[in-house]
Amino acid sequence: MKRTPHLLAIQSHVVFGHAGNSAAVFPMQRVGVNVWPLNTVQFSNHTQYGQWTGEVLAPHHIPDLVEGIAAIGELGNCDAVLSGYLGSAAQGRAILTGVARIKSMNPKALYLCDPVMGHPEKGCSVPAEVSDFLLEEAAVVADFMCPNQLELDSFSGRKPQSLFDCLAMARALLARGPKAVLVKHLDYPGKTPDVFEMLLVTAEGSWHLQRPLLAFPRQPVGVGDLTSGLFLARVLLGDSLVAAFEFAASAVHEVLLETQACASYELELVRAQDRIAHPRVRFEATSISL
Ligand SMILES: Nc1ncnc2c1ncn2[C@@H]1O[C@H](COP(=O)(O)OP(=O)(O)O)[C@@H](O)[C@H]1O
Ligand SMILES: Cc1ncc(COP(=O)(O)O)c(C=O)c1O
Ligand SMILES: [Mg+2]
Repeated sequence: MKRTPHLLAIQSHVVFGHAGNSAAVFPMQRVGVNVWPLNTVQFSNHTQYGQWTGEVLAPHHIPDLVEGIAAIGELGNCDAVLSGYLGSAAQGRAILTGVARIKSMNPKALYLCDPVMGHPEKGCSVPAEVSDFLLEEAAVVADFMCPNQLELDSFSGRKPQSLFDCLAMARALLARGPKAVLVKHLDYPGKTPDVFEMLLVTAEGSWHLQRPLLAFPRQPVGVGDLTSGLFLARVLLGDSLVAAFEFAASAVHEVLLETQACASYELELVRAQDRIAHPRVRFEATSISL
């Protein structure tokens, strides 16, 4: 029997609704991965509501919890680490300490860094020390980076002029060390308005994917966290990087369709669970080059 992969997911938890681990853990479990959620914050709800209660985890708890798993002899079973929203650069460094410890026990373990920087127009952004940390320190260690367009712009220090420029920016990030860069959301001058576009860039090549852009009265939150979580889950389950990219895009689209049909602001993950596991429509990535 094939072993079920184990994944340590280090990101935020919300009591109500879906963002961070609260968006990614159940879908990753639903597709067949054992998830170890380590919650960097516990908030009542995601921050786009403009108000919340709760607490941020002190950075030293992260290596401490990792050591607790080592102490019961389970750390070597960790196949991958996923990190998302960081409250501070110190929290990011604590995650890298945990990643190094896991890689020392299991050199094949993978690290996916979702460099969450928020959307300034959604009222969410991170301190400059966090974006510097993500580019200077996390990108060097991460096996996979999954920025959206704003995060890619921040890494590049500029906005793209075209699709090929987005590709060049993603390749520049790849050159910092990751095996793959998945751009979860593209935006560039001349982009077709009703299409949602993504990119995957690896040492082997680059792939572009399109899916319909759905209309929402308020942009749903947690879509990025869901995308990176499902991508990593499918890689662990044995998909090629391109197949995992296509799967993540297709499953996320199913969730958005269900969410739209329910006129819900929060992602309808429970209702969409069978569609997550078996997306009805498969979007195919096409190879592109500069
Ligand atoms: N197919 C779609 N139709 C409409 N909006 C979408 C679609 N896919 C993603 N979005 C929204 O587009 C924005 C950008 O997505 P992305 O950058 O992947 O994620 P996030 O901002 O959640 O990290 C998000 O606000 C997300 O809710
Ligand atoms: C607590 C928390 N975690 C994570 C996120 C990131 O969500 P997204 O996947 O939309 O970038 C947000 C966004 O508001 C948030 O409030
Ligand atoms: Mg995001």
